[in-house]
Amino acid sequence: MSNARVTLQELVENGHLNTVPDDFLVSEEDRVKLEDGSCSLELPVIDMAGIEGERRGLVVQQIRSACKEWGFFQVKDHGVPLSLMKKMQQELRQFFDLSYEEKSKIRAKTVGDSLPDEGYSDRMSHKEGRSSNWSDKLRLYTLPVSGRRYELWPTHPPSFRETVEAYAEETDKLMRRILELISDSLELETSHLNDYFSGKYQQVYQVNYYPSCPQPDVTMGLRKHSDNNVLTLVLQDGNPGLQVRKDGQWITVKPVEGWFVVNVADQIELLSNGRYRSVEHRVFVSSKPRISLATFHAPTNDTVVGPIPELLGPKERPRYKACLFSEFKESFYYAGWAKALTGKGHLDHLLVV
Ligand SMILES: O=C(O)CCC(=O)C(=O)O
Ligand SMILES: [Fe+2]
Repeated sequence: MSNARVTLQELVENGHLNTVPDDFLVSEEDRVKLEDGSCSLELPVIDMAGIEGERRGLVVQQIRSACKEWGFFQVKDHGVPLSLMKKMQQELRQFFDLSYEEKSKIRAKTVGDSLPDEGYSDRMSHKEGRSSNWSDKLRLYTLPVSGRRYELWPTHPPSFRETVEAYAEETDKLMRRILELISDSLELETSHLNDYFSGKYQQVYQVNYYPSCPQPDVTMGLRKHSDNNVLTLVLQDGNPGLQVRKDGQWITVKPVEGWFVVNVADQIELLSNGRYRSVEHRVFVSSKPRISLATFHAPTNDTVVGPIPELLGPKERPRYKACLFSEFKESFYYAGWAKALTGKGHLDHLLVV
């Protein structure tokens, strides 16, 4: 689309898109069907209250089964204050309600063929043969603090920066606690996974804005994919959209105020030698706009990622080759995300056959 210099939200709100343009169409088999999400299965819910005490054993068991069976779960009583979660959501709504001109002050620049990495941008293809997702995004590098580019952070509402800083700190603590539980569930030392990453993570804060859609059944907010990082924490608004693949069926994740969705991402699959799988998920759209905030907890680029030696032995050979996280990301983007999300194809070349 040559007029793709404005975001999708702007095109929709100005009445320029009454049908879904070709770039956004998904194949028949990737469309949301009525029966998807109608199944009564629900994601496991893990109550994190009291995990330093008597409940730990039970919670570790629940985490093990959630990671094995689903690769996804929801957490409640996780320690991040509800007031902060609500403030974050409210300020994000305020940001997306600003005029296009105001939001564009932090518009990300497209570099060559690549979709922009940081700042406010659309997800429309600027190149022949590539597909678009029915969403815009705001992406910021929030941790480590030294990697922040404040010039790309919204300045409206005025408290936004302070709220993101508090949110980054709280969610980082939560992810580390979840990684301790996952280490326990793999029968490793509690600190094993955090030590593996030398206690250093990159946190990426990604807001997905899914504008109202005139034909929700022919497109996708985000096509099916797995996340390339370690763990992802999703804060949803009240509108459903996220679907998780479970035994070949697509299950819709019910939004519940105060809960987070946690998903096991590719690095846990690699490190656990495939015991835990990073699971495909996707997002459908509707006539109502939706906002989600995905916080990605990722290794630093120079981390070698591959099966943890302590999990291997004469009976268990490595199923994946090790590589640098920076190389992993390159193949991830090469395999698909930037063109059209294509599920998990990017992991295939690391498989030891
Ligand atoms: O919008 C959502 O609920 C999920 C977003 C997601 O999968 C992602 O940002 O990778
Ligand atoms: Fe995702």
